Amino acid sequence: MMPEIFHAPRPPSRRRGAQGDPPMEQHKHTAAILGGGSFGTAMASILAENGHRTRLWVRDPETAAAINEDRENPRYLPGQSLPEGVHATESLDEVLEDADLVFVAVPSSAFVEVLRQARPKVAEGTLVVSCTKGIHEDGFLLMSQLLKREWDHTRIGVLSGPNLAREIVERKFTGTVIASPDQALCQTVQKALSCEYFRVYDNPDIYGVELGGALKNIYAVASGMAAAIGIGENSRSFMLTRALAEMSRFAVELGANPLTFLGLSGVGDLIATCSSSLSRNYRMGHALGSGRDLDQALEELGQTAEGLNTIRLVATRAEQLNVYMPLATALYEIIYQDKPLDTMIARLMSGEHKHDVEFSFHGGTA
Ligand SMILES: NC(=O)C1=CN([C@@H]2O[C@H](COP(=O)(O)OP(=O)(O)OC[C@H]3O[C@@H](n4cnc5c(N)ncnc54)[C@H](O)[C@@H]3O)[C@@H](O)[C@H]2O)C=CC1
Ligand SMILES: O=C(CO)COP(=O)(O)O
Repeated sequence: MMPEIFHAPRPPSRRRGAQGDPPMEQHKHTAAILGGGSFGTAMASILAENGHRTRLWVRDPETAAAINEDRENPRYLPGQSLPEGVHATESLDEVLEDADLVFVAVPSSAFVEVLRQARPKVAEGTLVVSCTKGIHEDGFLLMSQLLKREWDHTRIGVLSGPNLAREIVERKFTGTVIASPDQALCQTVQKALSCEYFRVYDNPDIYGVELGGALKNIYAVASGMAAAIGIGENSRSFMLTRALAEMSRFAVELGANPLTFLGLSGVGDLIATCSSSLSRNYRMGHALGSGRDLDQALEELGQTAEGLNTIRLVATRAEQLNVYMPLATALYEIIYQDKPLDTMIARLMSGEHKHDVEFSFHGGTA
């Protein structure tokens, strides 16, 4: 049993069959979570513990039954007991009925399809939060941009940060960011999600926060790969620091604020995802670095690893924009062009000499 100092105590509501008292002061929402994988389940867990009416949309009836009856999501979070208040269903109508707060937590590859399916059931002015950390193939669009296009009748925010799903359901102390230019939305989401183990910061730079979450997946793959080939701590710190430099450089070129990358959704998420085998992107990189091919690695993982697609899209975009991204470029070459693993080291150790730190709000460098 872990010492309680590292996580908040488990409330009575987590014990099977027992009812917990929700915190008294919060406004109670009717929350819908679209996507019953690891992260959707983690969000549902917090919302239900905070006393909100919480419905989780899952695709198959077996998962819904396991969540409702056994209080467990056996495929994505095995062994973790979920609060009584999480109600799972495969009916989109039921999940979205009267919902005033909607979280979208499906992989980026399914995002548009799910938005189109759900659109007629989402009321005007609903607060919608994307939890998805990916980039859409078509037009290099981020999820908030897809939401704006597909659900123009809603108010939009993005949640991103060092938020490994398993640690959230284990109630380990966690910080995150709600990003939106809509300050009232940020405040509402802060109140809805905050609890003794989950602290929510706000940031108006929705684009920067969202890009941080998507881009760090590239470096989590790189970090897993590097661990598999046995790089040392000097090399790992070197790689992560240069990763932060290149992701900020790229994001600033696209219009994000470089300071956002010093926050939880930038450096925070980079550290968490690049150092933990709980990260699916890290595990994917580790499998590739251990000699698996892409298909074998994907099959073994059995869950979403957004980084693979992001590497392809970002390497192509960086080339078009002439942004120097040696790590992303090397990963693209290794994964999609069959170049050897040491391409990553070779790219990092050669090429343009850069300043250690470059910051400019106007010149597009960081
Ligand atoms: N797991 C984590 O620790 C975190 C994940 N995220 C992000 O959340 C997003 C979702 O990731 P996870 O929940 O981890 O993925 P996952 O692989 O654990 O689960 C994906 C879920 O989406 C559902 N899904 C897939 N395609 C669908 C479709 N066409 N229609 C309806 N449902 C569909 C699956 O059935 C599954 O329930 C990703 O973009 C990820 O980067 C963000 C923060 C933390
Ligand atoms: O984004 C995450 C943690 O913040 C989860 O990362 P993975 O998708 O690599 O598991």
